[in-house]
Amino acid sequence: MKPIPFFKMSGSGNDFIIIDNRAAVVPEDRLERLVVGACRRKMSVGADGLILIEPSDRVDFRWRFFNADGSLPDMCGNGARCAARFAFIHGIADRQMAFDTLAGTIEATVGEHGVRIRMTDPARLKTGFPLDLDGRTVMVGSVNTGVPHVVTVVDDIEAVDVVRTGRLIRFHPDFAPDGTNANFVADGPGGRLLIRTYERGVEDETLACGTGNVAAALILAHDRGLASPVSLTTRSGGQLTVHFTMKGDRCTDVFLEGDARVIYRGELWEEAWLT
Ligand SMILES: N[C@H](CCC[C@H](N)C(=O)O)C(=O)O
Repeated sequence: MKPIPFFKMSGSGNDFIIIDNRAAVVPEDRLERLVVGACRRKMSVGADGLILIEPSDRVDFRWRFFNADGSLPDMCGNGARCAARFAFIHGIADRQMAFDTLAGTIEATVGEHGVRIRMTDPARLKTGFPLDLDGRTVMVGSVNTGVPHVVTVVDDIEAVDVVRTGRLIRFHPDFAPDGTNANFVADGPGGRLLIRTYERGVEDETLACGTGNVAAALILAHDRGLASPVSLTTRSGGQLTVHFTMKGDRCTDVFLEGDARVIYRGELWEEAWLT
């Protein structure tokens, strides 16, 4: 099988393998093996997710987004910024574009120093309810920003055991069967929020989670009456900005702004994912 060209890209430290699959270069019958194999750290390229760019007769392109474990979530905010810049670099779309995801159509604007995407309208925003975590009651909020998120506010972001507590939330029976992502937020300098995220489908802490940053911004804006935009600093030190209109529990015109960096361009050889 011919090696498959790809870009390795990063949105605030959330990293992705992106493949132009408009000519169907990826073997459909071994797709999950390719995703899981290529996303393995150390043994292969390593990534939090893999994105296939595919043709569309409606919008500039459609995508398939895979978590590192091969699961197929509806949306990925950091991945969407990277996919948009990938499409612009490859002449698949102009700076202003639209592409289809399982969560709906995403509009994107590729700037000189970052990408701005219009998120799908958030759903089921709920704040200030208790969650029993191993006998400990924690107050949380939840919202679907393309994928499900739970957000809890902590005093010290460094002190959080993101994997242990994140897993308790991720697999909590209240969010079965699909589970949820778990975000921990604290106040940072200059009115910024500090955020750490345990990501479903990566099953670990990631250095940033775009939809999680949006979830945290909306839940804290709702609880604290914060005005748009809300700025957040991710675990990598990356900066994300969330713009929104909020009326009661209804949020519209939600935009996520941040970086979309090309790390390198490569070729994926079969031995890098078949083993
Ligand atoms: N792992 C998430 C999808 C990717 C979300 C994240 N990488 C983002 O930037 O939004 C899930 O299965 O719900």
